[in-house]
Amino acid sequence: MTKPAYQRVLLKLSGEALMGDDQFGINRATIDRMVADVAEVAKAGVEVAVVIGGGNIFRGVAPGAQGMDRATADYMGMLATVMNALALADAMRHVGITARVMSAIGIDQVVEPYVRPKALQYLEEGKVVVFAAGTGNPFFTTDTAAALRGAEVGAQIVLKATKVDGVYTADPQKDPNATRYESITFDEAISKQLQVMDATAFALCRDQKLPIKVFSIVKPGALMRVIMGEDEGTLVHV
Ligand SMILES: Nc1ncnc2c1ncn2[C@@H]1O[C@H](COP(=O)(O)OP(=O)(O)O)[C@@H](O)[C@H]1O
Ligand SMILES: O=c1ccn([C@@H]2O[C@H](COP(=O)(O)OP(=O)(O)O)[C@@H](O)[C@H]2O)c(=O)[nH]1
Repeated sequence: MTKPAYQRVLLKLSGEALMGDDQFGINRATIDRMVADVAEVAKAGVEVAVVIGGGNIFRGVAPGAQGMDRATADYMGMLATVMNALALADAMRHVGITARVMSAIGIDQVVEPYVRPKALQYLEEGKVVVFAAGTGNPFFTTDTAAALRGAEVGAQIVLKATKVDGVYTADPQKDPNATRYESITFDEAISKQLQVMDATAFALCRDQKLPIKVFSIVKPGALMRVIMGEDEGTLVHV
C-alpha cells in the first residue's frame, strides 16, 4: 500500500457542512460520514488536528442576532463551535477514535483549555485533537483559526473541507460559469478576492508557507485521496 503524503494535517471542517441538507444544526448521518472519513485517515497513521466551524448553529440563531454588537455575536459563534466540537469528539468515540477537545476560550467545566504542548502531546499519541472556539477572538473566523493552529502544531498542510470541490474563479454556488483552479498562489487568491477563505487566513498561511488544499467534504473518498497526495481539489500555495 502506498504511504500517506502527510504525517500531520490540520483539517478544517465547516460548520455548515455538518448540517447536511438540514436548515441548521447537526445532521446525524452527515457527522457520522465525516467522522468515518477522519477515522480512516487516523487509522492510516496520519496525525489529525481538526478546527470546526459554527455556521450551522449560529445561522439558526442569526436572525435573533441582528443588530447585535459584533463582538458579542462573534462570541456566540465561538460557543457554537464548542458544541460542534463536542458532537464531533463524541461521534469519534463511537468509531473507536480517541479525540480531545481544546477550547480557545476558558470553559473549564466543559472542555479543557487550548495548551499547545498538550495538543502536540495528544497528536504524538495518535489522538485526534479538535480545536474549539476558533482563535478565541472576535472579528476572526474559524478559517483563520485553522491557519493559526495549523502553523502552531506544525501541520504540513491545512485541509479545508467544504461544500465545493476546490477554488473557483467565482463562487460556484452563484456563478455557473465559474471554473476550478487546479492550483493557485496565495497572492492570486488574495488579489482576486476569492471568497472561499478569508484574506486573513490566506495571508497567515502564505507567511508561514503552509499550503492549503480546498476539497469537497460531500464527495465520497475525497479526504483520503487528498491524504494520499492524489489529484483532488485545489492546492493554494506560496
Ligand atoms: N472562488 C470561490 N471558489 C470556491 N468557493 C467559493 C468561492 N467564492 C466563494 N465560495 C464559497 O465559499 C464556500 C466555502 O467556505 P465555507 O467556509 O466552507 O462555507 P461557509 O462559510 O458557508 O461555512 C463554498 O461553499 C463556496 O460557495
Ligand atoms: O476566531 C474566531 C472564530 C470564529 N468566530 C465566530 O464564530 C463564528 C463561526 O465560525 P465560522 O463562521 O468560521 O464557521 P463556519 O463558516 O466554518 O461554519 C464566526 O462567524 C464568528 O462569529 C470568531 O469570532 N472568532
